[in-house]
Amino acid sequence: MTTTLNAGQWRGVDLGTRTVSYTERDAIIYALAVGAQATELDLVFEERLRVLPTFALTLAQWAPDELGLRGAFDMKTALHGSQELKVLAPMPRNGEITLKASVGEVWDKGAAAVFEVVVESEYFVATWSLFAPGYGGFGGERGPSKPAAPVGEPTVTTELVTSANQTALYRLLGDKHHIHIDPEAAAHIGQPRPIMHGLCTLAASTLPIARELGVHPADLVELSGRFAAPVFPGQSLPIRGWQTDRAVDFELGDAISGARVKFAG
Ligand SMILES: C/C=C/C(=O)SCCNC(=O)CCNC(=O)[C@H](O)C(C)(C)COP(=O)(O)OP(=O)(O)OC[C@H]1O[C@@H](n2cnc3c(N)ncnc32)[C@H](O)[C@@H]1OP(=O)(O)O
Repeated sequence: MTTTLNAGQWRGVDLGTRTVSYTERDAIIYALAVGAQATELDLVFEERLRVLPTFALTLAQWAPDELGLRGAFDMKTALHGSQELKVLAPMPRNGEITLKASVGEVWDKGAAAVFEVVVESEYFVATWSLFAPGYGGFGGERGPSKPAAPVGEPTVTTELVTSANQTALYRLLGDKHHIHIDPEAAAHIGQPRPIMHGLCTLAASTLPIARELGVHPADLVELSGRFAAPVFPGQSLPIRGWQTDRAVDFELGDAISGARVKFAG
C-alpha cells in the first residue's frame, strides 16, 4: 500500500475539476461499443445523433482513477463494485464538459473497503463504488448491504449479447485498465481471461431493455446497479426486469444485481 492515510480518511477528499471535450465520433464509437446497431441511426449517424447519457461516464473515468493514483487503493486489485447515474440534461453532440469530483462515503467491509467517488456536472451526477480488497478494518461504518432479490415473475425478459471484441473497442473510450485487455493482468485478480468493463456491461444492458419497452435509449434519466460477478467478452446473459411505468428494476444473469434504469417521458 502506497498511502499513509487509512481508507476512512479519504472520505470527502476533493479530487479536482477537469474540463473534458468530445466529438460526435467519440459518441458514435461509444454507442457501437455498448451494442448499438448500424440501423439505429440516432445512435450511429452524425446527422441524427443523440448522445447516450451513459457516454458521460467514460468522460469521467479520470475521477476514480485519480483516487487510485493518489494511493487510496491498489489499482491492480480494486474492482468497480457498483454505479449510479442521474441525468440532469441531455448531452450535446460534441463539446466540452466541466466535471468536479470528490470522494463520498468510504465503507468498511472488514476484508475490503468500498470507496465512493462522486462526479458532478451540469449534465449529470454519477457515483462510482470501488471495491478495494485488503483496505477494510479501519473502524468505519459497514454501509449498504446486498440489494434484496426481486419478488415475483419478471415482466421484461430479454438478453445481453456481448461480443468477443467488445472490451477492445470500449477501452478506446478511456478506461484502459489492463484487466480488460491483458490476460496477465486478469490472472492477477484471479480471472482466467480479460473481463468486461462493468460500465460497458451496465450501459449495454440498457439497450435491449429500451428496445423491449419501445423507448429511445438516449431518453435514459437514471441508471444504477451492482457488479456481482465478472462478465467475459463474448458471453450472453439473460436480463430479468420488473417494469413500473418507464422504470425497470433488473438483473443481468448473476453478473449485475439490484439494477434500475428509468427513461424520461
Ligand atoms: C478498475 C476496475 C474496473 C472494472 O470495470 S472491474 C469490472 C466490473 N466489476 C466486476 O466485475 C466485479 C464483480 N464483482 C465481484 O467480483 C464481487 O462482487 C466482489 C469481488 C466485488 C465482492 O465479492 P466478495 O469479496 O465475495 O464480497 P462479499 O462477501 O459478497 O461481500 C462482502 C461485503 O462487500 C459488499 N459488496 C459485495 N460486492 C459489492 C459490490 N460489487 N459493490 C459494493 N459492495 C459490495 C457486500 O454487500 C458485503 O457487505 P455487507 O456484509 O455489509 O453486505
